[in-house]
Amino acid sequence: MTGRLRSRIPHRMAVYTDITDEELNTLLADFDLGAPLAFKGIAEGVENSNFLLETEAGRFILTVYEKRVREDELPYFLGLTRWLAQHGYPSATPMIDRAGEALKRVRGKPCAIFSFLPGLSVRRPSAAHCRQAGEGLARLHLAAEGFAMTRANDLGQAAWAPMFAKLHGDAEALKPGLAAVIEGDLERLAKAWPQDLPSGVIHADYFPDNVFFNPDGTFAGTIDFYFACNDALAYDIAVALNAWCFEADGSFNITSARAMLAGYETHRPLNRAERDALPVLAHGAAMRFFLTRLHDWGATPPGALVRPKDPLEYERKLAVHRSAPDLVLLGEAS
Ligand SMILES: Nc1ncnc2c1ncn2[C@@H]1O[C@H](COP(=O)(O)OP(=O)(O)O)[C@@H](O)[C@H]1O
Ligand SMILES: N[C@@H](CCOP(=O)(O)O)C(=O)O
Repeated sequence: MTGRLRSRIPHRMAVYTDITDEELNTLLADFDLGAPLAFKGIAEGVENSNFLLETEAGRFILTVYEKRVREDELPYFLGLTRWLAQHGYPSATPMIDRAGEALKRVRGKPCAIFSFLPGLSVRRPSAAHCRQAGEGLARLHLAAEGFAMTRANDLGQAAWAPMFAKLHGDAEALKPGLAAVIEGDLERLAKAWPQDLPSGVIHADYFPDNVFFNPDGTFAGTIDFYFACNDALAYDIAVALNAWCFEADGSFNITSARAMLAGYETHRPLNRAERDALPVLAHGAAMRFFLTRLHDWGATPPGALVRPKDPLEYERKLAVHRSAPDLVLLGEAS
């Protein structure tokens, strides 16, 4: 674990795979990226192991795929990010080796080397950040047009009821009486879920930690496409409204939400049906993240390397959408 290239990896972080200098050199020998100069684990992230890699050719991110990302889906994710880069969208692009391969293996696990995307994510986004993020999301939807591969949304509306069927006990442990409330939401969502909205490639996890900004506050780019799939484009906006526009006290920031929509519509105006569907889409998007968080919360043993994300945060967002659906009928964007 010690080596010329390695910084000390701090305790409690999402780097599950250790890589020796020799393994790194073997991997890099297939690429034209020069010799490694520095290599260290990155603390953020919960799905994969990420390493900051500096070589004679510049800065890169080595991502080693852990068991949560299905290996047979990696060509879709890698193909999509290459497509986006080729169509002018700022995202991390996988490097290809001399044989034209992006998907490689290290220590028996699949991996890929990505271009380093400059910029920083923000923890407490302002309305101005939301506007920029909205622009970035519409640009993503447009840049992905024409990408030929498809992937169904395996965490879409049809998956929620079967998923929750196994989580009643966890819901009750979180908050007594919650299981019946969630069942009520699921029924309501199943009845009201829109079927014919414009669809295409969606990011499906467009959260503040996956969006980078330049120092002047403008949108810099997007990472982490491992939930990307084909679904209603407006559903992606709904995911983002939930993730970006709630305050720490649980209130919905309508100014930020309108700013996000206005940013989005500078590139891709919504049609009437998409706008009208935003309340139900936002309710459903809150359900999706509540369910995966509830699942992870129940499945994570105490003292695990990665602390699960709080399902109660999304239980509160569900309650907001349940009791005030008109909130997300955002009116005309400012
Ligand atoms: N291409 C990239 N350029 C710059 N930083 C990156 C890049 N990819 C990942 N990172 C960094 O690694 C962290 C974790 O990456 P992410 O893909 O979100 O992992 P996970 O899927 O495990 O959550 C990000 O928060 C970011 O700091
Ligand atoms: N955004 C999801 C969790 C996925 O984590 P990421 O680090 O891969 O973006 C949530 O908040 O539940």
